[in-house]
Amino acid sequence: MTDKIAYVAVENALLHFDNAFSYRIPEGMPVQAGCRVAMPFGRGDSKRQGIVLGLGEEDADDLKTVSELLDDEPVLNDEMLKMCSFIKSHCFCTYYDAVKAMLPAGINYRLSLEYSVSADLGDRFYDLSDEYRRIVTIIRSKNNKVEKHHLLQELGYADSSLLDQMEAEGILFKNDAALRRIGDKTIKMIRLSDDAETLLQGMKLSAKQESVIDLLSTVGSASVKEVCYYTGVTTSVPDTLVRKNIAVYYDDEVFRVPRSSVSDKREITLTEEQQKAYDELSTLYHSDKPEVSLLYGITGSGKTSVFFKLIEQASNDGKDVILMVPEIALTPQMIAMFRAHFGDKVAVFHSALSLGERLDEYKRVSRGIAKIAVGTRSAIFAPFQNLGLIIMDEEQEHTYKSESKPRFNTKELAKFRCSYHKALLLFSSATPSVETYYYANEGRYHKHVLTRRYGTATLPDVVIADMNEEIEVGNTGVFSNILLQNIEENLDNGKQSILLLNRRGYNSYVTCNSCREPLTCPNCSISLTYHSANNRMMCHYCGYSVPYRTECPTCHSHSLRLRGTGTQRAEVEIAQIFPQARILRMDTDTTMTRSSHEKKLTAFANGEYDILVGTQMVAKGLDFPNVTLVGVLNADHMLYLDDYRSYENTFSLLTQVVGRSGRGKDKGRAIIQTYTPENPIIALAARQDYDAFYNAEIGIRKAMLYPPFASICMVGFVGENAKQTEGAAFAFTKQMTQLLQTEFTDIPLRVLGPSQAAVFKVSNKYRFKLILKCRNDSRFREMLARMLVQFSSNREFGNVTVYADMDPLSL
Ligand SMILES: Nc1ncnc2c1ncn2[C@@H]1O[C@H](COP(=O)(O)OP(=O)(O)OP(=O)(O)O)[C@@H](O)[C@H]1O
Ligand SMILES: [Zn+2]
Repeated sequence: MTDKIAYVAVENALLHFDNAFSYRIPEGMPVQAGCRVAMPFGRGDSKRQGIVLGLGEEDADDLKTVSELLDDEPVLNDEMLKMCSFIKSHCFCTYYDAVKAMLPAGINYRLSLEYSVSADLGDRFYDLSDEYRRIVTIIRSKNNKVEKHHLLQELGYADSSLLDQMEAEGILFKNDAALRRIGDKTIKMIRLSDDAETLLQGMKLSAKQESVIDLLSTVGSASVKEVCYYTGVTTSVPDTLVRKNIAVYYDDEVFRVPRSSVSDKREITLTEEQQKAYDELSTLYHSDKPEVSLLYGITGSGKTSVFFKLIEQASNDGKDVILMVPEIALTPQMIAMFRAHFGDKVAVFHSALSLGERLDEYKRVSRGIAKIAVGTRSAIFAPFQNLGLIIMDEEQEHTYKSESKPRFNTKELAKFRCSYHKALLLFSSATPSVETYYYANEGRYHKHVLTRRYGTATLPDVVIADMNEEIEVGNTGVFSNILLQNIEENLDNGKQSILLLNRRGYNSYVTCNSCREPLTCPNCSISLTYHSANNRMMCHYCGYSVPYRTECPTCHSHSLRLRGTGTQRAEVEIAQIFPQARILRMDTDTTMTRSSHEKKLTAFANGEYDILVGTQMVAKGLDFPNVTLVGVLNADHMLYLDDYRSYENTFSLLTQVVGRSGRGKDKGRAIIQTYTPENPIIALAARQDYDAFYNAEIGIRKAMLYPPFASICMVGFVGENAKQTEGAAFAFTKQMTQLLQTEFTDIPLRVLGPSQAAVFKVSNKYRFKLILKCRNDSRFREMLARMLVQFSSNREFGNVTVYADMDPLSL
């Protein structure tokens, strides 16, 4: 006899047992592919959640049975299920890792749905049927809150249809309790409770608790992250205060994406050049083949206008659109424009949304109310059915690559979705990644070019300031004389300036003048940075911090000295030189609360500040017509990293930041300060000559066998014991070599390492890496997946985590 079978992937699987497991479906249970189910798993038959990958029929005599159907409708459709397998095979993760990335976090915790009795049931209770009264009584006897799974068990029900019926009749309430409990990405705020003063009388407090209470009494409220930053405590201290009712947690005001009230409803008339690009793209969009295009246009050429028109077109055709941006907080202007034109058809996805909001936006998309998804990485999973167009703005940005499990590359997923829907994929940039530009030149992608700035604007004039010459004339400060002159001129003329310094904190490092040792983090092999805002020395990797002192921990002489410059120091120094200037600093230390980016950028746009100092977050995408000066305080910082992409990243950053200048009617200038003015990358960026940069770079890539001529795969090994971790790395390499010499002799591969990772120790864990220059095809992935599965079941290295990262951000 044959039975109905569900092929199920389980939650919390390890790589070596992550398969589609067969389960019998009980008679009458309406299980569909893409639904989640609960079922017994493993030797102990503990209950697990799983997702149904597919259905079938076979003899089910020795199969276990699905115990509960968790979704009435599939949460993943056919395309998403296919994408799930795609992610598993391309990112070397489990099915559920992929499922979790695809679904909004809120949806993932439906298992702990709670039921309670409606407060205004009142006398209606006596009119209920016996069974209804029994249910109400049980729930009331348990504090009026019972988890769904327990309730069903107690009642002896197979599914929740009766409970849902009662909910529909207003007798019961269904509560996503877990939704609120999880709150991972929401910004947790803290303030003193109303009873704090009374409670604190006579209470003994630790020094750490006292410093937190001091801070809160002064500032009223702060994000927990800020509290930890300023007082140097871990989150356990605020936790304790909250437990003692001295303080309370609450969620920060919801990040509000500007609504249609913003009057940015300009009509756009494309220029001739923009129109040509648009026409070409429109033709591709209308073909019913999947296509990939690159819109390559200099900074300020109006790429946004071109793709705005395309989106308008798709929207008129009733097609769905995904517009990906590298960072949502830096694009308030663009989102305002989309809201103004498309109203509620726009859904916004980004990590600062609360879980509830994310779920709402997800539902608006899956129900077909929203047709345009704008957002960061997670927007690629917007559950559209009729996708016509995906756009990736600033396609070279690193934020499109996920750095945690699953380590997917949004570009690959965008290609997957566009080929599924026969849609157009459009990459847009003034400084495309070398790979993308190569494919566009080779004809693998289409290419559309904008060569001029919009209106009368032209590219800014760029001056390279040689900081060695400054030292020769006795200027040892952060600012060259020419930059100071230009800032002063801008202040006099009421023009705005942007200063880029790619290092946050006050200084870049602390060393001892006596023994010459730099001060490093005890948990990480990285030097500490002094922060003036909290007078502490901090680790930017693990968050460790100590109060600033002058005594060297190695030789105990009082000779610690601060060296180098970070954004905090630049802000202080510029304020000393120009006391009248209104200065805004933006880096991850100043913008920890959710809405602050947006508020600050709006204030800057409104002319409330003269100078914006910041890290790379001020370098890209911003469009302020009154900015006529850009200063790069130290261009050398990124150039000499040991990474094949450091030239590309430096060129891109410099060209982009220079491109913020002179976008309005006044001519712009930019000054790049460097100690190595002879470096060709700096000269090329000064000329904003992407093509020349590309021609030089592609030669190097070819000679060195780097992307696009090979793919890079990094196998990472992380463990608490350095020796054991190293052992695992070597054992892995040895086993892989054997596999390559026997079964996979056809694979072209170059193996580098294993060796220590660039930052060897992070949070007390040691890291090794193995670099594979490979061809990323199914054969290679089969080999690597086999290795990872084999290793995941290897007890000897049970304490070492092994993972593979395709196209890693840095080596
Ligand atoms: N056709 C148009 N009509 C009206 N304004 C336009 C048009 N094209 C561009 N602009 C304006 O020109 C400015 C620059 O355009 P936009 O920000 O789209 O450039 P971009 O190509 O995205 O530049 P970047 O790569 O530097 O971010 C904006 O203020 C934009 O509103
Ligand atoms: Zn650290």
